Amino acid sequence: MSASALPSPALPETVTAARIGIGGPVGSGKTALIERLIPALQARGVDLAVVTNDLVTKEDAERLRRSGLIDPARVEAVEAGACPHTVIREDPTLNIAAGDDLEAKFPGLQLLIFESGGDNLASTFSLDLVDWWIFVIDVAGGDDIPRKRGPGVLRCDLLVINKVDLAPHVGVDLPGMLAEAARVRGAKPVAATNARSGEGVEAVADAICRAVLFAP
Ligand SMILES: Nc1nc2c(ncn2[C@@H]2O[C@H](COP(=O)(O)OP(=O)(O)OP(=O)(O)O)[C@@H](O)[C@H]2O)c(=O)[nH]1
Repeated sequence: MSASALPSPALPETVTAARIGIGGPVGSGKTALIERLIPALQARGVDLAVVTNDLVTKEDAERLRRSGLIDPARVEAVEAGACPHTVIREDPTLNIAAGDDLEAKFPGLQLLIFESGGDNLASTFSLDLVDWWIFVIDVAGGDDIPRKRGPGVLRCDLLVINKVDLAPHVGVDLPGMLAEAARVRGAKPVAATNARSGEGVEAVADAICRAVLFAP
């Protein structure tokens, strides 16, 4: 039989959701950013769910479930029990299973966000788990953070520098920090946000939609 006579393969019944990671050091504002991204993405018509990773609690998941921003059933928690990077990089089985569970519960899901619990500048996501990932640092950590060239800062698809409102209070030269981040990352993008006010969050939502949902 010639190749053209072969029956065409059946299309899958469901298209799987895009999976993105949001990682970064403790307290940099990952959950606060997600709290801002949820309504920004929902306003763009994105059907989404979230998996959180904490060391030994489900605190971030509980916070999102209580937020009123998202159906609590759309938030699942993974308790890492060790440095969170172990379950987002070395063995992401628990996270993959949590994502699969949400996809089974919510047919039509377009986007799964995996928040990594706080970790150091070396944390990265396995590409078996996510298609694209954000690393969140904040100005209060100091303007030398990009210069330290941590793998998270260098390898993420989008670097977010959060808490820009605090720059004048902690003696950080924000334009200098952004320039340094752009320099160490080469062509890869950098965004500046204030997750408390929402400043800069629309640009992050746009970047997610362009990168993994193929929005124009
Ligand atoms: N001023 C200011 N505070 C912020 C901003 N983003 C987050 N915060 C505050 O920073 C603290 C930590 O924010 P979280 O969102 O809990 O940080 P996280 O990265 O999720 O923390 P872990 O999950 O513990 O790693 C909270 O008190 C937030 O209110 C910001 O842009 N500006």
